[in-house]
Formats: sequence, C-alpha cells, structure tokens
Amino acid sequence: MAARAPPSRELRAEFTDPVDEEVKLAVTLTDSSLTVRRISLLPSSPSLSSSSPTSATSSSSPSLSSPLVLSLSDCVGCLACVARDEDGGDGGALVCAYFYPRVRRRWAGGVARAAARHRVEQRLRVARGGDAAAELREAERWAGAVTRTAARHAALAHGGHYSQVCRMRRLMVLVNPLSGKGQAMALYTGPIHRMLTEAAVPHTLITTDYQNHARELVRNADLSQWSAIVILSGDGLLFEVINGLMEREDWEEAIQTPLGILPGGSGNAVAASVHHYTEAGAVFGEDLLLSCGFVLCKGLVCPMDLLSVRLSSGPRLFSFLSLAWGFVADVDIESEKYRPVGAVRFLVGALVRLASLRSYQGRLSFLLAADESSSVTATTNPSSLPGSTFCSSREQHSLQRDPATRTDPKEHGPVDDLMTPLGEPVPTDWTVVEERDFVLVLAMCHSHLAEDLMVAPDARPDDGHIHLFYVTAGVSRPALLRLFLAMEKGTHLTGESPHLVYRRVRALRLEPVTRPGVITVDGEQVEYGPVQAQVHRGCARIISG
Ligand SMILES: Nc1ncnc2c1ncn2[C@@H]1O[C@H](COP(=O)(O)OP(=O)(O)OP(=O)(O)O)[C@@H](O)[C@H]1O
Repeated sequence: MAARAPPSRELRAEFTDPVDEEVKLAVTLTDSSLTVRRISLLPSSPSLSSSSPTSATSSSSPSLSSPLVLSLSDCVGCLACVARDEDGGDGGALVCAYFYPRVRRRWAGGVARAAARHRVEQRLRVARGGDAAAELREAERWAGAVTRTAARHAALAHGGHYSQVCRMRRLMVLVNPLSGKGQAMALYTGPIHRMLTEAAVPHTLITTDYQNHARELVRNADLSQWSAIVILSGDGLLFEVINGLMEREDWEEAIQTPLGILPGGSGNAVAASVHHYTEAGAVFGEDLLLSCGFVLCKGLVCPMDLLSVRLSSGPRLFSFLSLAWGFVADVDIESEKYRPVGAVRFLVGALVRLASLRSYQGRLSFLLAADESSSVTATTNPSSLPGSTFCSSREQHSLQRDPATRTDPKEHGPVDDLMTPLGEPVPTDWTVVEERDFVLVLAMCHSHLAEDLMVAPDARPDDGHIHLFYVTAGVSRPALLRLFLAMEKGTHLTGESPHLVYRRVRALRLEPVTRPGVITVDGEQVEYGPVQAQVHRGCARIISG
C-alpha cells in the first residue's frame, strides 16, 4: 500500500474491503471529507486506466466507482483495531470511522419530518503485506489523521466563540435511573455508550441513588479530575449539579466546568434547546438523544447564562432554564402524576388545567434589556394591592440601587447588582406592568421549555437575556390552546395575540397576591411568594454547538 501526503494536505491510500479482500478501495482524506471509491476491474479503457492509482492486469484496467463522500463535520471519531477472522486468527488491521450524518425520514403516513442523525460505520482494511505490526501502525496513523482532522474541522466551523472539552481527563456521566419513564440507564448502555466509545471519550458512569445525590457529589468532587460533567436525565438533575457547583467555596472556577446534557427525562428542555442551537429541525425521542450525543462527542463548549433567583426566605438559587408562575407552573407540578406516560404528561396536564382555567393576581416588574425598544406597552402604575412593595415613579427616582451591600457576605456566587432586596421597591429604571391579572408568567433562559415547546426561538445560551412572556387574564381557552400548539413550531409570537406579551429583560420581580399558588424554578417547585431574578451572562459553560 502506498500512502502519500500531497501538498493540498490530502492523504490518499488504497485499502481493501474488510468483507471481501479482493475489493480494493481508493481512499482520500481532505480537510473536510473522507472519500471512498471502489476500484473495479473493467475491460481496458484508455481514459480510465490513465487515471488509475493502481496497476491492472493485462486484460482489464481499474476504474473508480462513484465516490462515497463522508463529511468530517458528521464524524465523531475513528479507531484502529485488529480484525479477527472466523477462526479467531489475525484478520488484518482495520480503520473504523464513525459518522452520524443527518437523513430525512418519513412518517408511515408519508409526511416529511426533520432530518435526524443516523449511524454510518466505514471500515477499511489495510492491504495485507505480511507485517502485521506495520499494518496496525498504518491503521493507527489513518485513524489518528481522521480524528484530528474531524476535530480541527469542528473547531474551525464554529469559530473562536467555542473551546473544546479536554480529552485528557474523564467525563463524569451522571444518570438518574428514575428520570422520565425510568429508561435512562438503557439509553446509556445503548446508543450513548457506543457513541462515546467510538469517539474515544473516556468517561465514568455514576448513577444517582437519591434526590440531591448529584448535588452533594459535585459540591465535594475534585473537579480537576474531570473534563466535564454530563447529565443523562431530565432538567432536574442539571439543576442539582449547577446549584451544587455554586455552593462551593471555589464556585467561580467550579462553574466553569463544562456541562453536557443528554435527554433522559420527561421534559428535556435543555437537551431540546442544545439541539435547536445546531440549527437543525426539531427531532424527538431517540433522534434527540443521538443529536445531543453527537454534540457531546464533538465537545465544543460555549458560555451559558445563569439566573440568580431570590425568594423571600432561604438561600438564593441558580437557574439555567425557567421561572414560571400560573398556568405553566401548575401544569408542570400537577402533571407529575402522569409521569409514566413520559413527555405526553405535559399535554395531558395542560388539557386538564385548561378545563379549569383561572387567573392569578400579582405584580410583575422588570428591567428591560438594553437593546429592547423603550416603547413598551407595560408602564409603571401605583398600586394599592395588599403587601405591595410598589412605589410610584416619583418615589422610585428617589431610591438608590445598592444591592451589593445587602447580600450576605458568606454567600457564594456573583453579586446581584441589578436588584434591590425583596421587600423594598424595585429600582427606578425598572418597568412595572400595569396589568394585575395574569394567566401565566414565564421567564426563559433557553429556547425550549420541553422537547415540543419552543417558547423562545431566538434565545441563545449566552445572549444575556431573560426571555419574559406573560399572558394576561381574559384570554379564551381556545386562544390559549392555540398559543401552546403554536409553540411546537415557535410561531406563537407571530400570532399577534393581544394577551401575550414578550420582553427581553435582564432582571424581573414577581409578587403574587393570589394564594395558594405554585412557582417553579427550572421545573422544581419553590417557596410560594415574592421572587426575583437577574441574569449573570456567561456565568457557566455548556457543551453545545
Ligand atoms: N435516584 C434518585 N431517586 C430519587 N430522586 C432522584 C434520584 N436521582 C435524582 N433524583 C431527583 O429526581 C428529580 C427528577 O429528576 P430529573 O429531572 O432528572 O427527571 P425528570 O423529572 O423525569 O425529567 P424532567 O425534569 O425533564 O421532567 C430531580 O429533582 C432529582 O433531584
């Protein structure tokens, strides 16, 4: 076999088909692809024989079949190994390259759906020459070249915004065996373990035994041993991990540990968001798992915003996803009882709650993002609601924002510089919403609230915005249902519903008056009462790309 490296950084060689040693394969590796052509022996043809890379017999000349072009952007890794023949003897050295290109499949009914990743394994056998060690070295040389070129291709394609997960240390893969329908372990032992092996990603699997196990683990872990922490579960386990990291003395360094997510829960909001950021069409279930597994193997890391959430009592929380009150929070908590049906639990819960639709009284204030239009419909308005911390705009102008001096000195994490303490009026540059009756208030940091709920299509992990939505009372049941159905494709914002308001903000405060009620942070129920949050841009890091 004659391998050479022409000036164009191409690598060319002739391999044989692992199934049929008689079949020769002409292989070319460029910066962007691996191309494989079968070399077939045909009756002499002057034009073909002149371009042939191999010698041919006197009665026939080699021709190249149409090429199989595999894009390195779809490659997770490439390994070298020794094949075994049927008797267990040395079957030659193999190069095994693993690709996950997107293909469009169809529903049984013939309706087109988004392209989903599927696995393609390309095996090449080094031509036998009698020196098994040299053949294995050649296979390793090719496997290394394919792996390095694919990694370089991924880094270049995504630009300087992304860094790469260190391959020298291990991934900590946390699995909640009870998440979703209780199938998370099967997802690991199936496609995920295979993918990580193909990508040669060293990792250690840890299953959680109880609630807050992951939180304790990461709070006390020697993080220098781990390249990233990956969650194969629902968003609840990610909530534990982020808050565990933020509880550490070395929180500033700890929260820089790259975080990866694989969908194993029932909502899988962050996994669906990570897939959305790849700019591919929506996929669900195992297709989403493969997409997130692929992103994980590529290992590109970008900054991720966190919300600092303050309740009227207790320590502050760090949120990466959502803060909800009203319809959405009620559905999330009430649908727990339908957990065995998986993601459909939210739909069932929404229909049940829709039947007994109610409104919730309270006050909502926020600090608009700098690039939001100042001509907002929400305006300041004095209130006479009980327990009000509202003050008129004149009163607000006389206030100083001095939050840094009001935080607990023992508290870990970034200083909340946009909020005044709960119980004091909001700063003067905040907007107080005139309406007092809401059907829902929902603040989002990512695009998706569930696999099939694209609430904030334009959200990006580090855009520095809280995507705030609220629906005011008076919305009809059909209109609210239409709104949620439109969220599957993210078209609800173009529907011009007079009851739906969307604002990009940097901080918000919610003061519920209706009691009892439910507030959730990242899908976890928290103390009911006044709550406020501000964004800390790029505070954490997520494997995305
Ligand atoms: N072994 C365990 N036993 C009991 N609870 C656990 C265990 N491991 C994790 N938990 C807790 O279970 C809760 C739900 O977990 P998780 O979010 O992973 O799954 P899910 O609720 O099915 O998914 P989603 O959040 O997408 O709906 C979390 O609050 C987590 O802290």
